[in-house]
Amino acid sequence: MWRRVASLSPLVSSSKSRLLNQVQVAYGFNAWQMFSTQVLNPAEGGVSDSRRTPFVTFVLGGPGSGKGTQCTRIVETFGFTHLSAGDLLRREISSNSENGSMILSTIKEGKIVPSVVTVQLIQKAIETSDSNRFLIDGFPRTEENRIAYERVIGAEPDIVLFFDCPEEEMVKRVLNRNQGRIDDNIDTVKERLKVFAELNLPVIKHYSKKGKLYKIDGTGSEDEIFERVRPVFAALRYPVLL
Ligand SMILES: Nc1ncnc2c1ncn2[C@@H]1O[C@H](COP(=O)(O)OP(=O)(O)O)[C@@H](O)[C@H]1O
Ligand SMILES: Nc1ccn([C@H]2C[C@H](O)[C@@H](COP(=O)(O)OP(=O)(O)O)O2)c(=O)n1
Ligand SMILES: [Mg+2]
Repeated sequence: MWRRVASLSPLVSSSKSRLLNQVQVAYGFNAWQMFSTQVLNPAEGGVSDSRRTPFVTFVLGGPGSGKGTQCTRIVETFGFTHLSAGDLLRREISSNSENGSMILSTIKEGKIVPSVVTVQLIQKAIETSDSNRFLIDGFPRTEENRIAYERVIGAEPDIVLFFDCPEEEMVKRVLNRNQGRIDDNIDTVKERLKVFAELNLPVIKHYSKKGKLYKIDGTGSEDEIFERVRPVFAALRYPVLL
């Protein structure tokens, strides 16, 4: 199903995209699927599915487990496009969008922004990118996030990385992060850790059951951790860039 979505995205105008989203809301099914099967038959001159199918990796782990740091390394070595859910949400706050103040207060409290907002930002980022391999960092953080993504995008991730790190180490890293983030303080971190254990671990368990999870020991130096990550991507086959 993802193949069709991926093939379609670069070919539709944003007005068509909006129309499809409206159809989806109105009829409760994935309109991308309906449209793409109509227009993207390679035999009729559409773009070959296999060449445009994006490879999607979800990157999960508690706050401070090293997701962003390792994503940067994966981008450098394997040419992925990094989409950080947290960065997309912070950009919404900075751009004074209509959801900005709600996102700000949610992040400040260490809670999770409603899925409809986050999934839409991720969808837009994927659709406006030419890339065919994505790291989606810090998403999905809840089962609700996961289900909303799968419904809207119409596909599951190819693989999921989970950086496993002791709480004590995560707290230390977050409090030393020094990026001026409003949520990098001890009270918010405690709440984020609670939310991680209650809401994100079930997502990790879900992908483990599906055989998609790569659990990486998130302790040690950045280099040591990357040497645990490298073989995951080195062994994979993903689509050739067009
Ligand atoms: N292996 C590591 N050892 C020590 N500090 C690290 C390590 N990996 C990342 N950091 C630092 O810890 C902080 C949190 O890392 P980050 O990649 O932002 O984690 P996350 O995205 O999971 O919250 C950053 O300041 C980063 O530079
Ligand atoms: N899927 C997501 C991702 C992030 N958020 C919010 C709540 C998170 O505590 C903040 C910060 O996320 P971010 O991934 O940047 O945080 P860490 O890198 O794990 O420290 O954003 C969300 O509500 N939903
Ligand atoms: Mg991060």
